Amino acid sequence: MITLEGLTKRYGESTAVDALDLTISPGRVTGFLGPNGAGKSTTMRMILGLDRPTAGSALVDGRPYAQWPVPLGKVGALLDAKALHPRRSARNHLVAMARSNGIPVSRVDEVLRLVGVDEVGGKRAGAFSLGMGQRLGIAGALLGDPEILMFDEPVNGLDPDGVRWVRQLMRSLAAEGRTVFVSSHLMSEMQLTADQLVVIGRGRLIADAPVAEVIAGSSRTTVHVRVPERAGLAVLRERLTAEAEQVESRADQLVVAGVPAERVGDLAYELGVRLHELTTVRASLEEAYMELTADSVEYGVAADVSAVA
Ligand SMILES: Nc1ncnc2c1ncn2[C@@H]1O[C@H](COP(=O)(O)OP(=O)(O)OP(=O)(O)O)[C@@H](O)[C@H]1O
Repeated sequence: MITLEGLTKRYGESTAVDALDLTISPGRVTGFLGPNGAGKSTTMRMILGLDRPTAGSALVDGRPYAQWPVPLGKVGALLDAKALHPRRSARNHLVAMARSNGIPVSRVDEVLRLVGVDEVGGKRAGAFSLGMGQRLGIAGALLGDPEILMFDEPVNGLDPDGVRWVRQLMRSLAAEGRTVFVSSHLMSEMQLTADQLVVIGRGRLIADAPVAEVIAGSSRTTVHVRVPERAGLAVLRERLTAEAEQVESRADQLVVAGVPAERVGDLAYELGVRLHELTTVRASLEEAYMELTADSVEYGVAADVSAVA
């Protein structure tokens, strides 16, 4: 478990991470989302003791990471896939990591096989492609068989097969009861991989909820209801307008925002209105995320490309 209490990091005048209170629990994949510059990497670096908090604390199972006798056996992390000695072979890079943590060298070949780079283990790590480098980084994170795993943008540069492999790996690590904390900008991928989502913007917590709850909270989730009789449509529309955020008519259909399908069905029943369709059309995680972070995007771009010309 990772516990953040009032975690804050300031760089001069600017606040990168702003009083974060958060618990990241075992047995599930927690996605860590936020616009560029939101403070995700800084938070992960503070958890690993690579950056010192200005205020507050980041604890790993109740202690600062550095106080664990075998750090790689507690937390395995991939923060920057390029952070390795470019002339060292992939295997030697892992052997050096293993030795510094008292991990048997036999484990190196095991993790190289696990991530699918065993055949090129003798190659210079600096000559690895972006995707192979990511796999090697993941191998490093798995080396100490840790209870907690943190990945900063792990699918960056991976081909579709690799992306799927990372998804399955994370799901299986969480199913084994481990804590998996992963940052990503790929919403469709996070929708498939994560159980829980933590969203931050400008260093502050915006949401900490199960994926389904984040999506359900979006105003883009609507209920489509098809009514064959005109009179029935009008009656239902009037009743729904009183409690919905929005009701839109489209021929024999109403599109309702802010009222769940169960409630729409109950109202239709009470009013004696016959229905031919009652469907919830869920927002995508991307839509929900865009809505949540609309006020926190620091590095926005012109929506109209022609405005740049
Ligand atoms: N060493 C540093 N010195 C000064 N400012 C820094 C430093 N490291 C990060 N920052 C600033 O802190 C803020 C948070 O950066 P951080 O890299 O943690 O964001 P992020 O959410 O990981 O972004 P991205 O999605 O772009 O990777 C940014 O405004 C960044 O410019």
